[in-house]
Amino acid sequence: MEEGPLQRSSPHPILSKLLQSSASSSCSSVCASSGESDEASEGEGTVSQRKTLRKSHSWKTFLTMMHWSLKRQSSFVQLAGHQGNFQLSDGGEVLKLYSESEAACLDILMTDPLRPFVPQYYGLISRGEHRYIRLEDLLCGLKSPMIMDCKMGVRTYQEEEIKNAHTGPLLRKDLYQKMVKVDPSALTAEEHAQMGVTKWRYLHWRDTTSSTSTMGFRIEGIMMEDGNIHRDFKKILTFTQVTETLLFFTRHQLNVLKSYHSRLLALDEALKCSPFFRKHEVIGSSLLFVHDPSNKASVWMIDFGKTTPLLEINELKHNVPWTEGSREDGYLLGLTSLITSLSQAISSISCQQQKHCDSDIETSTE
Ligand SMILES: O=P(O)(O)O[C@H]1[C@H](O)[C@@H](OP(=O)(O)O)[C@H](OP(=O)(O)O)[C@@H](OP(=O)(O)O)[C@H]1O
Ligand SMILES: Nc1ncnc2c1ncn2[C@@H]1O[C@H](COP(=O)(O)OP(=O)(O)O)[C@@H](O)[C@H]1O
Repeated sequence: MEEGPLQRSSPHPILSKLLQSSASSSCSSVCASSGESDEASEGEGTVSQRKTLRKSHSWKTFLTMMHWSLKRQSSFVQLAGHQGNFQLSDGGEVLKLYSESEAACLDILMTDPLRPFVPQYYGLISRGEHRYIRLEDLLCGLKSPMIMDCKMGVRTYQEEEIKNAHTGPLLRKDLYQKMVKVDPSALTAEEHAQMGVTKWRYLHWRDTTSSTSTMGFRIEGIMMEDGNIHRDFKKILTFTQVTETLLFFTRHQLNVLKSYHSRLLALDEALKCSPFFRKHEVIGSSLLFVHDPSNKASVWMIDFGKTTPLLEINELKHNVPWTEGSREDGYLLGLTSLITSLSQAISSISCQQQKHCDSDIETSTE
């Protein structure tokens, strides 16, 4: 299992090929070639016109392909989160809109045992009016990556959200509309009349209608190798459904499932000896699963925007149910559920393979 980026290429192989072919094609337009001897029989004007056309055509093709190639250097895609929060940057980085709490977490994480599980953090940068966090692009150099974002923990709201909901609550129409779109019957008559819900009400509803509350994580989205994005996992509630989704995401590939499984076991170990983890309430953070067609696979911890240090509580266990005021987040409950689901997926494939082997032996001995 790799702990660094899955695959890096600098310069991109397609780009270097293009540069080579461009160099050789400009050379052939100067050097004698069979093509040139044909042109020698035509009028000078026609020849130079053709040359110019061919040159401009090949430059157009070159630029189009280079643009395509550069775009392909990063397969960056935003599976979840706030649209417009990210910008692509040079040199295998992504820029995420600055948040003080996330930058503070990343600072600590760079010297914590969790560092191999977190994208590299390169500090801050300003672009126009905004400040950004410079992060390693986890998809840089990958061709056709498959990605899955799992939001971790038994709740995705901070405890202060409950207080906000009780004291001078802000009713949000956008969140009400998101609920109406999914299930209008989930709203009370009063909420329909107000056409608004508090953020806590919305997030709590999301958590209890998904696997978050019961399993300690939920699948936010999956991108397959063809670029198709699936986000219809929010109502998954059972281990069987999660296992089926993992089999779909990995296309039943045993080695990919095994790689993910061992990476999560390693993460579990690192979390247990991480001072950062002991001292922080981790809310709304995701595990980003990434593999590519060569079947290299890795998992990364991302999004520390709602991760906060403990002040009045000494440390968290992360593997016990949450009660208000405890600040427990259930992160380890989610990790255990994910590991169990991966084990189930691995067993089901091993079982199928064994059945195939047995039936092959039976056929050959008949
Ligand atoms: O995923 P859906 O169901 O659309 O709901 C989103 C997520 O819960 C966001 O959390 P995350 O960033 O962890 O994905 C949250 O942002 P916060 O991080 O601000 O809580 C959004 O709150 P608003 O941004 O307030 O709308 C909320 O609308
Ligand atoms: N370092 C990274 N490299 C590649 N993709 C990333 C990286 N960080 C985030 N992403 C992508 O962006 C999405 C949203 O990231 P996240 O940090 O959760 O944003 P938000 O704080 O807006 O919720 C993830 O689901 C993932 O697809």
